[in-house]
Amino acid sequence: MEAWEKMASGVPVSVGQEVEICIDNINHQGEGVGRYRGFALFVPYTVPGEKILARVIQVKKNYARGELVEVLEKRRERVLPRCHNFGRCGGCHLQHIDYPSQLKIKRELVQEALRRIGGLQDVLVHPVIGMKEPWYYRNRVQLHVGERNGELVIGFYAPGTRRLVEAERCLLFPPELAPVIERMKQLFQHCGIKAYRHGKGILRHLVLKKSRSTGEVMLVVVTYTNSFPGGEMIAEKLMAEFPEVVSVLQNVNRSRSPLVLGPRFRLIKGKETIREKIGPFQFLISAPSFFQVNPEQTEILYHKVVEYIEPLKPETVVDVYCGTGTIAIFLSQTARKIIGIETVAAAVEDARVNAALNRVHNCEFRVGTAEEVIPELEREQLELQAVVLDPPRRGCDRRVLGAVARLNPRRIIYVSCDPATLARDLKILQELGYHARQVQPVDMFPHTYHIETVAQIDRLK
Ligand SMILES: C[S@@+](CC[C@H](N)C(=O)[O-])C[C@H]1O[C@@H](n2cnc3c(N)ncnc32)[C@H](O)[C@@H]1O
Repeated sequence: MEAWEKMASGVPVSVGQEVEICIDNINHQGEGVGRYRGFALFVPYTVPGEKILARVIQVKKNYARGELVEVLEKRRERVLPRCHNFGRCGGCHLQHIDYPSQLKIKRELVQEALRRIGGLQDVLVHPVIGMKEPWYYRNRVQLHVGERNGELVIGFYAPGTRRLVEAERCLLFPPELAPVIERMKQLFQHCGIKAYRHGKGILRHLVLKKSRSTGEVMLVVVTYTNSFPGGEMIAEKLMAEFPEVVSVLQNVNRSRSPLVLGPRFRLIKGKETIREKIGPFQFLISAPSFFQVNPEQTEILYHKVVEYIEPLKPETVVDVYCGTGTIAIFLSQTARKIIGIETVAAAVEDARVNAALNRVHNCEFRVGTAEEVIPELEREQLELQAVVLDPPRRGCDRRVLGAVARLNPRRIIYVSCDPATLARDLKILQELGYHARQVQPVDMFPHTYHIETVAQIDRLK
């Protein structure tokens, strides 16, 4: 915004200006929110209650963004971030705030979304269930490959850029993966394999998955090209040097979209899957299928789903967006029959294998979108007591919510990783005769602004 436009519109700040503000709260992207002459200013890496000096870096019509210059009055919740890359890599947003305070902030974010977006004032939001040791919790890490001064760089993108920050000492993923990543880099360089850029080179990303319970590791090398010269030799060496690496795949991604994985996978060496244990159940994880990233908290999350459904003593439950069948299998001792719905065919294959692996015989899985399959259930005039919804971040399509309401379950359990889309969908469900009774947030993503929730929603009549 030009200076004259700013004057005309009454915006009281301009780019480069330094202003003193107090931070009132944290927004859904983990930034501190303060006001300068009534005008909202978002400043990352700040703490509610702090007085700070901020430099304005962007001005929009209704708000501005700033960077922290100095903390003028520090709060006791401020701690020294543990990671030397905090603030540079963009993966963590809240490491500068002590963990109990992060949990309080996340609860407030859920309450605020329900009030502001959902118009819901009376929903009970429980305190967030946090982790005892909130580090090294991720079982999946996604890295980008680039080059600097002719050398390969493997890491995360700095916030809002394509500048790579090396990932070797990330405190969120298992430390045992760091030497594997380093060795992959050496082997790629040794084979003359370059990062893909402007039609040259081949390497784009790496995806690593590690099972918490068995220690097994899967490596996925994402390339632009179909060919991956030296791929077999590299996989062989990695598996010989790191016995925990049991699966190496190539994924081809030629698209320009920000999605890391393309549609085609090729097994280079080892197994197609790794094995994970959550609670009493075992699950096979394949490369294309979704699996929750924090296994320790996933167990708590799934037990919550069971706890909310158990009192109904249900005959039939539908698990919509079922992925590899994890929630359905967790419900196998609670309901007589569970029907899972999932759009990714490979995930449904995994779900069937997982059910067999756990000797679970009362789960049926259907491939298709929720939009297509739920109307099928309507036509079958299925009597069911509960529906579980666990959609991606974008939430549920309005048609899905309408069709779920027509199935007329007594209770809907909504598992969400985005309080904003949860709140929007709860509002729609309210219009359809369903009211949210309680929401349990579970911290699956410590030190980031992300938060997972399980909501219990009951039919009003
Ligand atoms: C957040 S994951 C949940 C998976 C599973 N419940 C779990 O806990 O691992 C969402 C899942 O929904 C699937 N999905 C996305 N859009 C869908 C749609 N329109 N219909 C059915 N499934 C969909 C994705 O493939 C993914 O497996």
